[in-house]
Amino acid sequence: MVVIRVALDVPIDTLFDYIAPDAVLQDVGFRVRVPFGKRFMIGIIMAVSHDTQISSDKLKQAETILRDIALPPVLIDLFEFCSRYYHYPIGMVVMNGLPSRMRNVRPLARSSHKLSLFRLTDLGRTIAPSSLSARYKVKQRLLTWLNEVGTINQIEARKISPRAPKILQEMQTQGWLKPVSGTGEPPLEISPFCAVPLTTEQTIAISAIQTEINQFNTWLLHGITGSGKTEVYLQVTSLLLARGKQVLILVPEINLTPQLEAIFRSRFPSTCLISLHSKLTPSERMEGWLQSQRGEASIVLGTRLAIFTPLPKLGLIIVDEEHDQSFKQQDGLRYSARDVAIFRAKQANIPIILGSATPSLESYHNAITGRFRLLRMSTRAVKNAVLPPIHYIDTRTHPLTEGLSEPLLTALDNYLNLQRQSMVFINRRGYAPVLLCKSCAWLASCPRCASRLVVHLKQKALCCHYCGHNEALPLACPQCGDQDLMPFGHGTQRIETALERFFPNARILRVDRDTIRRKGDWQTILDTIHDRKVDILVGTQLLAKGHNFPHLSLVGVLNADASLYSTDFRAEERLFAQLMQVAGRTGRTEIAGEVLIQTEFPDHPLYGALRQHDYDAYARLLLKEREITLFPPFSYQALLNAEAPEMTMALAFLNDANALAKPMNSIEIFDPVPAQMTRLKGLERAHLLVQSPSRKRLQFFLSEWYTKLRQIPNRKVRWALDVDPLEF
Ligand SMILES: Nc1ncnc2c1ncn2[C@@H]1O[C@H](COP(=O)(O)OP(=O)(O)OP(=O)(O)O)[C@@H](O)[C@H]1O
Ligand SMILES: [Zn+2]
Repeated sequence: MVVIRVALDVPIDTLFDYIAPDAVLQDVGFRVRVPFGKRFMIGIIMAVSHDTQISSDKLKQAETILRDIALPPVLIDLFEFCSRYYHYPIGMVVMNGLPSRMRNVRPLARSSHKLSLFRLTDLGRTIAPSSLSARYKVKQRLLTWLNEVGTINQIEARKISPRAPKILQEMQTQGWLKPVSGTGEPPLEISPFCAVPLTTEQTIAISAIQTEINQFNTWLLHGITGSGKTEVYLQVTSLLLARGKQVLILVPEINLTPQLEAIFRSRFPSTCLISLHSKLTPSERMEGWLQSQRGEASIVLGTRLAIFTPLPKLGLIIVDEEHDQSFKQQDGLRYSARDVAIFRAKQANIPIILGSATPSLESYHNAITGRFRLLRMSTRAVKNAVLPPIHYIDTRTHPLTEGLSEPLLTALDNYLNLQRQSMVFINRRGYAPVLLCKSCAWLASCPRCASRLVVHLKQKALCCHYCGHNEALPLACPQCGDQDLMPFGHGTQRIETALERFFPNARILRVDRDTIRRKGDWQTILDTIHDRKVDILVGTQLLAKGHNFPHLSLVGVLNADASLYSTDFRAEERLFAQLMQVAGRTGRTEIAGEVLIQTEFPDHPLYGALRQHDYDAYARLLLKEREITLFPPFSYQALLNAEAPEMTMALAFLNDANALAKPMNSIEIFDPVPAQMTRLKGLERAHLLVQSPSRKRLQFFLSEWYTKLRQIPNRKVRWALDVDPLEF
């Protein structure tokens, strides 16, 4: 009897056995349609075997094996690793790591056709888009795209207009376009063309990686902001493209993809590049996945989910802004795409580059202890560009008007007169974080979460930033009826309003999650900034990461102190990184920049190190503290999270879990405690922390414990393990 073992998207940590008389060993990795309960499901064949533990009367027969596309064995290994390491059901790991279309029972007919990539012929290049009559708008836009980007495929064309793919064919008949083959032979333009000579530091970094290009190494590229890390990525990428390899590039935020995509596209115009992120439609994602799986896509750029893309010719992984928390998924499979990327590079025996101006303490520690290879770039790439001086405005002596101090307002005014760009950074969107009744001290709070509702004045609404709860702004206090309700504290909207009052002639642009809701918003904002159509930017951390704003001269920082005395042991690390990053947005060209930070604690060591731009000194200081307190990277942690309608239930579950834990050498188990965010979406939350100086010991402990946890009777408690947690 032939039995297949199938991964299914169900929250049970096992594979499911089915009889499949026609199955052969080569079917591993194929999709299969099987009965499950009263319905049919699509799963992946993980093994083919001749025996089973299931009694024959319970064993069902698989319906059809879909031998259209197979998961390669390395991808299956990767999924198995994730299931083991993060202690998460294998079927859910596999099925959620795949494009949703593959989970669909419908056949994949439409998506499996091949994408063609087009470029201009010599004739096509002679045609100016403006020379076409206005009737040919789509054609004009296609020509403009091709002139700027070099190549286009049908998916990209469809974004320009639904008619565009057809018009591409027309242009091909006219002799303006020719198809570029995406497979096989390496692309034509792989020469690492760079308009400017490389800096010495770039050259050193590139040649270090080049000498070991065919083997696994984790390179930590620690280059200050503006040191030209992107150029290093480009040069190393070109080395691998020349060898016919695929390159995977991970970025933390979907908003960072367009900028990087444009840079890579213009450097490698005839190379097939795809970007993968959560905003794609299911069929776009499927297309990209298939192009990668067939080896046609040479460069794959994406957010964390892209780490599960099949890449048969993978030669290099790049993780840009490796310190960023967004690489860690906070629900479902709680994986760190950066850590999984390192596993994947090791598995494929290829180099991986982790790039950052402010590496995570974990990576930094690995680099100084020799586990990672450290590459440093400590000067800015652009000639005469220097890191900006950082000054502090002591808010104890400089009172604030609407959150803004006199010296900051003066500086904004000066730069406005010089026609230079400024940015005011405040990491809180909305108008005000608190709505307070002056007479009875009532505070607007979320009915479902342990959080305050944020005032959004423009929408006349109160919003919870945790669960999305939304209600109308009350006209009077719901508790005492008094009409004197006061918004307390500052968010981006309020600062924007204040700046509009102070500088009525300035062009002010607010950038936060509320202003980039629609597709295309982000690109418009970037264009506005680059075209110098804005004088003062007001924004959150969205503006702080990874962007190159050549015209930005002044950065003002508000409200930074809030994280200085947080209970989260990573708060200082994050604040330091964030401020270094935001400061790093200025002075990126010959035009000097300047940073002004409003604070009540100008003498705090964090601010001292920041003024010196001394990442190393501060990182070492923080590492010393971590060593004394035995926090990561000097220990490894796992968090058992529990959520229930009542706190007592969550704690009771955790106490049971604690009782089931077998005491083990060098495993420390802490008492269950309520989570920092004690209530979320109507559920009370608590957790229990397990810690060990050895990752191996911790994993050993977790494997045993996890099996027992699954046997605790379910009492309305939802629980999950979070290995290497970042949120508490
Ligand atoms: N060799 C070079 N000579 C002159 N300019 C360069 C060179 N290499 C890169 N640049 C320019 O330096 C600027 C900063 O480079 P890049 O954006 O790669 O910085 P980065 O290291 O990624 O910084 P961040 O961490 O802030 O994102 C860019 O405008 C880039 O074009
Ligand atoms: Zn809420």
